Amino acid sequence: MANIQISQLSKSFGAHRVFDALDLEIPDRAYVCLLGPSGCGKSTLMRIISGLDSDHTGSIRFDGHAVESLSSADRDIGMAFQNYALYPHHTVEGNLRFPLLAPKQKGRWSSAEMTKRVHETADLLRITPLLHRTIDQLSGGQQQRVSLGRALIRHPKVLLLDEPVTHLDARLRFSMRSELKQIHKTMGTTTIHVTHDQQEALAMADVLVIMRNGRIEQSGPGMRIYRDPDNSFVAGFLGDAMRTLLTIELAGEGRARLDTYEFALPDDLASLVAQAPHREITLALPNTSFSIDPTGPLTGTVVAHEMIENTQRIVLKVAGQRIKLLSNRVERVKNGDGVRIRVGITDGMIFDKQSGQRLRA
Ligand SMILES: Nc1ncnc2c1ncn2[C@@H]1O[C@H](COP(=O)(O)OP(=O)(O)OP(=O)(O)O)[C@@H](O)[C@H]1O
Repeated sequence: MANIQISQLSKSFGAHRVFDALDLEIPDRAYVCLLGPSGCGKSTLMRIISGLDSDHTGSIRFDGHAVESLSSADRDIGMAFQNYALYPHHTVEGNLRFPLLAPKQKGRWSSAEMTKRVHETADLLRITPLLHRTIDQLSGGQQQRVSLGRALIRHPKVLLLDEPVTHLDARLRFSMRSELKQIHKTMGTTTIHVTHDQQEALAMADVLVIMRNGRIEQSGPGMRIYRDPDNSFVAGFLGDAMRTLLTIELAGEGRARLDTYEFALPDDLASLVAQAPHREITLALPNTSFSIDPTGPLTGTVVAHEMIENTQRIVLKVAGQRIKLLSNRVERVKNGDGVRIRVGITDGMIFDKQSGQRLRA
């Protein structure tokens, strides 16, 4: 197992700079999720760690040893990327055995040891009954497990998983996630898992790394980041389903304005706005802060609505901004309806609008 240290990493594709002096440390045995919007550099970072990309500057160390001069095969890593890359006409057993037969591995395992590894790995992933089937006779979920088995069979120091469960249906995705966590618990391999799914990252990561435009916006335990985001991007991206971010204007003396509605900020926020560098701030509120009320001070238009179990989710447009209301009470609304909205400002967080930085006590 290994800790991974990335220092001063820079990488460009032509004139497009993806990373500029990026630093990241991944602790030994951690399960790390890289989370960020499309194009932020997640897959490029995985390719660099794996050794598939060598056209960059900076240093990559596994347990303090520089690996830049090592090829992928010599880095002691297992990789499972989203297109599986299995041999479709070979059996599951043949695909699992393949990494043990690589030229660099010659003489490392006897035939009996290889067979033992294949069976241990198949047991771990619960694919033993499939060993003699060819890949093209398997479901997507089974193929994904074989792909994972192939990544694990050499007991690598580091496991790199790029969107490993993205293409599975919801039920399989859920069970594969817990299998992955169980395997990680059993083997303790330092694992880096790329995803753009917030719920998946929160459910799986010991360490969550949130990226945007080739930079790390925040890293640490997922729930801690969720509750205590450093900036408005992280607050919005990680809390998309649960939080609304609104631009409001400060009106002096602890008061603020949203459209025509002027209101007093609660004491905890009022004391913070004194240090706000600009008049515009971003206020983040739980989606449960909003309710439809004929006497409410704000006017909005229903843009979308749905029921999720016993909860109603209504998206409203208010003065060009979106409010995502969550309610246990079922409101009879349809798209395009004009409604009045009440806001309860509790558990709010505020951010400077321009820099996005959190204003803290
Ligand atoms: N081979 C390439 N040539 C040119 N630009 C590339 C190449 N590969 C990636 N890029 C660019 O580098 C940036 C980072 O891409 P990358 O694939 O790492 O993002 P990502 O976060 O993995 O995105 P996604 O979630 O969509 O897979 C993007 O702007 C992308 O367009």
